[in-house]
Amino acid sequence: MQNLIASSLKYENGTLNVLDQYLLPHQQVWHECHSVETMKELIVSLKIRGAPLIGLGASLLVAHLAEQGATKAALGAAINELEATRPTAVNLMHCMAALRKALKQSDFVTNIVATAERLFIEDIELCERMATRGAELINSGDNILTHCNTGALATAGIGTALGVIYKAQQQHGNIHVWVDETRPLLQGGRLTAFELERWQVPYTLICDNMAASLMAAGRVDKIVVGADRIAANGDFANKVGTYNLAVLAHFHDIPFYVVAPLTTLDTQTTCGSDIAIEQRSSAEVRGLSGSFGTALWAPTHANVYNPAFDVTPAKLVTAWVLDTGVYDKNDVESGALTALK
Ligand SMILES: CSC[C@H]1O[C@H](OP(=O)(O)O)[C@H](O)[C@@H]1O
Repeated sequence: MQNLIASSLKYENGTLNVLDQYLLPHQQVWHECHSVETMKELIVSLKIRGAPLIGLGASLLVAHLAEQGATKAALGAAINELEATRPTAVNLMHCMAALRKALKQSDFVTNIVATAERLFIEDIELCERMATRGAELINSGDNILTHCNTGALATAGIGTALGVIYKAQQQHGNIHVWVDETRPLLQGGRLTAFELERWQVPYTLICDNMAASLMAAGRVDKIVVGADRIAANGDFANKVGTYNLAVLAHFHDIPFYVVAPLTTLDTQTTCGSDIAIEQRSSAEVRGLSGSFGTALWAPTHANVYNPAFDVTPAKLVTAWVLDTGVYDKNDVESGALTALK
């Protein structure tokens, strides 16, 4: 397999490495990964995260195992186990389905490697196309609010929603970003802030509960978020807290854009209520530990509700920005969106 390098995932000279996103921004630790068990742990613990990146990391591992001589049965089992690690993001299922198809070929090793390479390289190109299309929606001087992390750390390219922001900043030079810290795992405060500093994009970090008053004060011009799965009717799942923003945006008449590759559109899922929402551990809400130290704030045995995602109905979305184009509610209702698949 050829060398493939992204911000938080790299395959170089036969070695697969994953940047530990749980330890960012204060520690940059790469984990070597050559087994299904290791990749499963990296995915479940969100050391590797982001809908597109999870699928790419799993794909590179399967291709590596194939080149190492794993049997068809072992590769099939690896695909199944990796696919089951996180149920909401459809990109993982898309990648594993492509590998299953390659596995059926007689020269399955060659096909699996070629598929993993194609998926990785395609993602870089998809990010560029989404960013270019989405940046056309951004005006000079816009204050954009974003949630979670949807940048280069979560993809093989420049990102989905954050890629739009990068491209808009390149074009206008005077974009400002409100960054939702994104409880409980702080993907915004830790990862998006880290990325925007690297790209020298002006930003202000806020707690998630501060977005409403900013909108009421007229200080948010647009909201741009990513997606983990878009249903056939345009409803979509994204990091928990996204629905809050969509409702607030609707109330305050603020444009609300979702940015994702076409592969995130799952026409087999009829509507948002059919999307499986990953439930995560209570410990994440009770307190955190990592490179940022340990802070346990809730009672040890507090009951916790910790869905990783929530669902935003299509009626609250201004436009869906895909690598294939920008689509509005009319496109969704007319079937133009699902006709793309
Ligand atoms: C381009 S990443 C899309 C999506 O993935 C993130 O979830 P997680 O951090 O749990 O992997 C978040 O929902 C992003 O919007």
